[in-house]
Amino acid sequence: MTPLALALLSLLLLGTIYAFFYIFLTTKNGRKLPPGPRGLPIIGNLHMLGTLPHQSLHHLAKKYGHVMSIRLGYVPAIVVSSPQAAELFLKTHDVVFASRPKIQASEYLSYGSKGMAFTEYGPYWRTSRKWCTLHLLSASKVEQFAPVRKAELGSLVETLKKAAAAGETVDLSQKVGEVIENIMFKMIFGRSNYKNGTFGLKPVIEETLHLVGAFNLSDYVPFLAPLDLQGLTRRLKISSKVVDEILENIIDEHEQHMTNPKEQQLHRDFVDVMLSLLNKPMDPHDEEHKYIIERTNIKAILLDMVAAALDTSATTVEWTMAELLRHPQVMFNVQQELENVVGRNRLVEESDLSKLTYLDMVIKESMRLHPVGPLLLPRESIEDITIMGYFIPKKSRVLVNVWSMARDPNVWSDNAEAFFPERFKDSNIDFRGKDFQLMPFGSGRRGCPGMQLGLVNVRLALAQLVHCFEWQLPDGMLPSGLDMTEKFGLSLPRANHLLLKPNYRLHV
Ligand code: HEM
Repeated sequence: MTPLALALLSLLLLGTIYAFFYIFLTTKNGRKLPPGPRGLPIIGNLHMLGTLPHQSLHHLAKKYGHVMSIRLGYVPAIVVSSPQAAELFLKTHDVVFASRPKIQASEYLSYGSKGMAFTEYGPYWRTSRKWCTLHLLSASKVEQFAPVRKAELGSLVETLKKAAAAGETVDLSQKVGEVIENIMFKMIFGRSNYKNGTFGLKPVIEETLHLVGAFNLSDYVPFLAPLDLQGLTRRLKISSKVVDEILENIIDEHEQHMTNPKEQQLHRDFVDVMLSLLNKPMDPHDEEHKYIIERTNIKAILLDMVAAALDTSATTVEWTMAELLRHPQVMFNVQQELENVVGRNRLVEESDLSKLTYLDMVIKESMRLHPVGPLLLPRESIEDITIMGYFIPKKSRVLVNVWSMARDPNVWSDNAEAFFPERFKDSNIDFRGKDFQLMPFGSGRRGCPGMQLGLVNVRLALAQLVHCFEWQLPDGMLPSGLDMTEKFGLSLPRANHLLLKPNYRLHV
């Protein structure tokens, strides 16, 4: 056979496979799948995602609709891009979509999905979530750590004051990242000074988040997994080993120093709280004890907490500051509110936060346009279901594009893309998961359990930064010149750090 004939035959073969997959994609057993773009053989639509998948999916949804079918390698996926559809997936049929897909990253980093965030729907997830919500993330636990937030933010203000006096430009992204890290490490591990070599969890966490957020070919085209074409498996193995060593050291240290648990009742960090469960005498009727009984469970849950807490709050503060810099009138309004509620003779206290209603509108608007999880965390359907006349097969991946919904003029009117906090004036729209047009914390059973904690971190940090300082862009840069490029991962931070000049404005 000539080379030309061979090439033609291969093309024919590929075309047949492609046609087969296309028919397979658009109908299944005669049932209609949601519309979507044609994919390529084997990789499906993976090549269409680009470096900012939420944006690519936003553009595709304009053409194919707010319930769109794509194929990520061999995995069928549904992209939901309207509040009406989101309500059907996350509320009406919440249980069907309450699972998470098994991905390679969580297998390595969550000790075979023994954490909470990436664990499949079932009794283990239910129990660990209930336990964490009650013992680690409850309102009273968040409240107990108010002195830590006050001390850490107080020390940030002092550092920034010095920079202001010296006329320096500061890397605000880095400073905010550090302060949230210190607050959360104290809450989770009991201390923040694990830095400088002995601890070093932050860089590993950054790598972890990147690996979890990456579209890993091995998850979608399993037969390519052994080739590790993107090098992600190798990095996952290294990361999980480093993380494990660090967590083992921390737990050992806590075990050695655990005194009478009653003495520490008030300020027990997460490790202590979890170890006390491990050390409880076995009770066969105790559900929690039945499931969370091993050190690996504790390590996996701790890692979930660290990964979920650090970038989320810091990224929200960073984006909000950037928007305030780009909108001087909004910055002025926030400062006026702080002037009225707090004055200039003292620092903001946590008890002031409930009176800062304009600041709340600003945060809502910032989380609307810059959701930390633009596609939430991926869900997976646990059974076949028909929604809006479309067949959604079991084990479909569901991506809810909240980033796209924020830019939909049908939802937010013609100024959808503008930063305009006043849109929430006299409006009942809340962002806690009940209103499907605005859900930066997700919704339903898998919605964020750390919302209260995340919000208090964000509110207090922002109030402190805006109350204490005037902020200027360096080198005469104009507000409109501020770069707002995003970087996609598990969270959606700014691509470039925010560099600003502070000027202290209080009388204390
Ligand atoms: C501004 C701060 C935060 C934002 C914007 C945020 C956002 C989110 C989002 C979008 C999800 C996925 C929800 C879904 O699939 O419907 C999520 C899940 C989760 N978040 Fe948060 N989060 C924040 C802070 C925190 C904090 C401080 C913690 C804990 C220390 C936390 C722990 C978790 C956990 C454990 C899950 C997984 C829940 C599950 O799968 O059952 N989050 N978060």
